[in-house]
Amino acid sequence: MSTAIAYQSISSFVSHQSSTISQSSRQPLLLPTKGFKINLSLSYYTSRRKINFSKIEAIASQTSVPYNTLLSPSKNIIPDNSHKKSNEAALILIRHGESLWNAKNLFTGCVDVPLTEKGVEEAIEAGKRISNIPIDIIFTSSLIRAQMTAMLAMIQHRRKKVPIILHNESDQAKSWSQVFSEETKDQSVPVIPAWQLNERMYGELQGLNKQETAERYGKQQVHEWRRSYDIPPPKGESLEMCAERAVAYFEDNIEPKLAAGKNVMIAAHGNSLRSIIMYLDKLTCKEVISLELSTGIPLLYIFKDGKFMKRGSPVGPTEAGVYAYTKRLAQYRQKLDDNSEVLCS
Ligand SMILES: O=C(O)[C@@H](CO)OP(=O)(O)O
Repeated sequence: MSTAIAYQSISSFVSHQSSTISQSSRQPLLLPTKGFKINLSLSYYTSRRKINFSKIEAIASQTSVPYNTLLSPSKNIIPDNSHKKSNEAALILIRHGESLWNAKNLFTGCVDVPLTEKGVEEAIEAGKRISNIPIDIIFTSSLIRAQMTAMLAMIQHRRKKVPIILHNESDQAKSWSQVFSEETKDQSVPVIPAWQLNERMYGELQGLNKQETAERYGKQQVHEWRRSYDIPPPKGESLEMCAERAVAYFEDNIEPKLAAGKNVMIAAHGNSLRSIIMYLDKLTCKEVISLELSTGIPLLYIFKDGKFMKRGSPVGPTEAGVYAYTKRLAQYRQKLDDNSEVLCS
């Protein structure tokens, strides 16, 4: 998928949900792939990975995204171009903090609901946990609960760079949001919203209470709708269908950044992240059923030599284990410590 196509449906910061859903449902990628069944899923992912890694370089050199022109490499105390020679990068995944509909136990899907006060606190706490880990680019869904989470988390980061949302709007709107100071650009982190990272579309369950739905249709049925791999809820997306867009977006737009040494944070949703984790960890359709993600808990992966290494969830910014993962993370943190007065002022 080209960058242009990937971005074609990105709506504005507060997106109009109805348009997000109709755009999603128009995408051919959302249609279930014939023959992509339970017993084939692993080879599907394996083959996607093979294809993908062989084309990473090509994609990386072809991909031209707005932030490359908007935000130039840093010339700061911690040079962001230090990663250029490295074949290693950090990948942080965060499910958004608690939303108002999580709190009410309602099926949310693609409905654009903001965070609760608890969700805001969870996002801040998540930010503290990853505050010593480098972040060069942020990808979020187009939904405000993920974007709020990314922003609140970034405010805690010790590097104190400013996250800037890059809207995919008209050329005029783009030109109106240009930044004219190189120094300011250097102190910014691009934030790319992508509808492909949205929560799975929950169809006719959206807005219904989960408990009441289980009482009406039976626990087993509702569990299948919520956690099975290929059974969609009524008029909604199965995890398989969600993976078709989320994993494709990850492969086409995020992996090339990691391969180029950029440290990436993704703020998204329970199911779009489950599908991406299924891909990263090569989980089978059975294994993914029991994969549950808590709100506001960051997960760290190291991308090295074309492989993803799961590093769990940093429990705190000073957790020694996190910085033992790789020499580069330890060095980054050391630089933050050395420059803390300058960076944190
Ligand atoms: O309602 C939803 O959109 C999701 C995430 O909150 O629910 P589930 O736990 O069923 O994946």
